[in-house]
Amino acid sequence: MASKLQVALLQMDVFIGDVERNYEQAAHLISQAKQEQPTIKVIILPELWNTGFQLDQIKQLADQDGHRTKQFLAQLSKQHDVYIVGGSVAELKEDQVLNTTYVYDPTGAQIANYSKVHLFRLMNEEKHLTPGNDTSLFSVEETTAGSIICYDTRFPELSRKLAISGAKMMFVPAQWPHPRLHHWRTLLMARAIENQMYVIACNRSGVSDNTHFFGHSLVIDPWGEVIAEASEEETILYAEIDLHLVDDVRAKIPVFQDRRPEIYKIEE
Ligand SMILES: NC(=O)CCC(=O)C(=O)O
Repeated sequence: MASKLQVALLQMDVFIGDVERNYEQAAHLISQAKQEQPTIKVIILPELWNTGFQLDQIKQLADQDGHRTKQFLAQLSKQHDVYIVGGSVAELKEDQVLNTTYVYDPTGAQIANYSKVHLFRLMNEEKHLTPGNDTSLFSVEETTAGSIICYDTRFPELSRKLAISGAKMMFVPAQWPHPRLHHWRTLLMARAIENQMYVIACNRSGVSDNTHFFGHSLVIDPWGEVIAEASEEETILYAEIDLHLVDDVRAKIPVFQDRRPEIYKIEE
């Protein structure tokens, strides 16, 4: 099992409602990443990269059963011999729209899907989208990984569940805007420190409807150190993660052995 993994975070600008342009740009950035860093093993995209937050037209714009996105990710992951954590897309399922991540492996096979569990009222998600009800784990080069989406980061129980279920790295596609850069950095660092795992968080850049998305995609190690951080612009952020560090940190401070869930289990 390789302990080192090269990752690329595609911090793309998302053109609200312009689905064609967004697929083109995603394909372009995936090829660019592989060209610039041929050893890349994992690529991650941001949240709702197909449509942006064009929620008033989301039913017309969403990808029916994810067909187009699944074909797109299957083809590109195989062509470039990479895992792709496909950010998230608006997925039309029967009459409902979900905010869904698909994960593909280098053979072009789908290995996970996850729909955002916590909908973000400040951006009216709950009026237009349906929440998911499950968590999701998958394997990257024999290491267990999990993924959540953006606002889910504010709910530490979700990341904790992934860590307890074996995740050593967690992917976080996002569309997180100003003025909450401090929340973004602090919450992601906390999730990495408390769960002693890598956090690989890909935000979008650009402006939609007067909302300024600040980028600052992050790769944080299990000790809570930021090992890579992007600027505000559209860019590709590269990092190398060393999975041995997860075991080292967990051995040094054995948080998972020391937990006392019977004391703080919350009955609601
Ligand atoms: N797209 C989102 O879930 C945004 C979450 C966010 O901005 C926050 O402050 O939380």
